[in-house]
Order: sequence, then C-alpha cells, then structure tokens
Amino acid sequence: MSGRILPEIMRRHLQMYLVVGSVNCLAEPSRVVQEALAGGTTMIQFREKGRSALTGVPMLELARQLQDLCHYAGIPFIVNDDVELALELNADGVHIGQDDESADSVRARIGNRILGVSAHTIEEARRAILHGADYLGVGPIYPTISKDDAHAVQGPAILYEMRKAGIDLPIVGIGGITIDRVEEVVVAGADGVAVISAVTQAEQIRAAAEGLKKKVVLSIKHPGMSQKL
Ligand SMILES: Cc1ncc(COP(=O)(O)OP(=O)(O)O)c(N)n1
Ligand SMILES: Cc1nc(C(=O)O)sc1CCOP(=O)(O)O
Ligand SMILES: [Mg+2]
Repeated sequence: MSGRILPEIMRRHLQMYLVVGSVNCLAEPSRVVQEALAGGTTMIQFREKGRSALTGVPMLELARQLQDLCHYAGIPFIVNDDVELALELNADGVHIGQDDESADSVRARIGNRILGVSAHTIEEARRAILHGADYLGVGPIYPTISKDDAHAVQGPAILYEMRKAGIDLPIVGIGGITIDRVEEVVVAGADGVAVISAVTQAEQIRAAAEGLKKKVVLSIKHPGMSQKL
C-alpha cells in the first residue's frame, strides 16, 4: 500500500466484516470463507482464538489459505492481535484491542497497513485516533456468544454517543449483530457490521453474508426502508 487507507475506502470495507477462526466454524473454515466471500463480504479478520484454537504450523497454514481467498476476492485480510503473524504473512492489516499492544506501537511496526482498534468509550476512541487507527471496532452492541471476555453490552447508544462527540473515523459495530439488528446499528452511526456467528453458524453462509451486506447498504442509503424487506 502506498499510503494510509482513505476513510471512504475504509468505510466500504467495513460494510460486511467477517471475523473468523476455526473455532467458530460449523463447516470447514476455508469453505465458510469462500461462501462468505461469494455473498459479498467486504473484509475478513483472522481471529484464531479460544480453547481449541489451532497453533503453530496448522494455524499458519489456515491463515495462508484464508489470506489467498481474500486476495483472489480483492478484499483486505486482517489479523487479530498477532502483529508478528501479520508481518510474516504480509497481511493487509491488524486489529487490536485495549488489552493488546498499544496502538501507537503497532502503527510504528505495521507502516501503512490497516490498523483497527477496539474502543468502548469516547476516551478510548479519541486515543486510538491519536495513535493512528484507521477504524474503530465498537461493541459489544448486543449480547454475544462468541467472546467469553466481552465487555458489558453497550447497545447502539454508544455509537450515537461517539458520533455526537465528533468522532468521525470509520466505525464498525460488533457483538451479537444479526440481520434484524443491522439497520439500528447503521442508523446509530456505524459504517458496517462485524460478525462471527451470524455468518459462521448459518446454514446458508452465502445467503447470510449477502443478506447482511444488502441490509447495510440499504440502511446507509435509505434509513427506514430495510424494515420493509
Ligand atoms: C472489528 C473488531 N472489533 C472488536 C474486536 C475485539 O477485539 P479485542 O477487544 O482485542 O478482543 P479479541 O477479539 O482479541 O478477543 C475485534 N476482534 N474485531
Ligand atoms: C470478537 C468480538 N469482539 C467484541 C467486542 O465487543 O469487542 S464482540 C465479539 C464477538 C462477535 O461475535 P458475534 O457476532 O457472534 O456476536
Ligand atoms: Mg485483541
């Protein structure tokens, strides 16, 4: 990448952001990602975390497989937490939280790659922006089954509050987001939705991703209309 990603391009990548690891998938992870990409997923985060998470060579092989799929689909491949892994893979970016390495230090290591930072408060959001974040992950908006150590549920109100406080960096909402909740999340101020279970646990993965993406786009263009779908 020749320079930092432009906010308007970042916003488009955030529309239907799939966060995925082998632990979350009912089907084979590469199949899940293939189907999700076919359904119009706009960015993927590799998050290999949890009790039965892969490590070592199998983890690396899976990461490479998913990265290749993203490459062919022309969408960014982001690594959760592990800056070393992101650099080794030459990934498009990294997502870090408040308990991970500090954002300014990660920015210095990854150059112009995409940097996503989790923020739960306006103060955390402001600090992340100062430290070079390209987007904020804000949640959990609703109760989630996919993260054991999630913070307290914030509701869409946190998105309104951040926008009202003048935070204009691209934001993705995360945590318990289902198709029925998309419009509320977008209307509250998010540029898109980051999901695990709504896609990885779906019987029809492609249709699930497609439905979420369509609803995000419709909610951005015509707030209020998507309820009629
Ligand atoms: C898009 C997005 N938003 C938030 C998170 C959560 O990051 P973090 O708080 O570091 O928790 P872990 O995912 O590392 O358990 C995320 N991964 N992605
Ligand atoms: C990875 C993650 N981070 C969260 C946060 O609040 O920061 S919630 C979450 C899990 C999202 O999974 P699902 O879509 O299945 O609820
Ligand atoms: Mg983290």
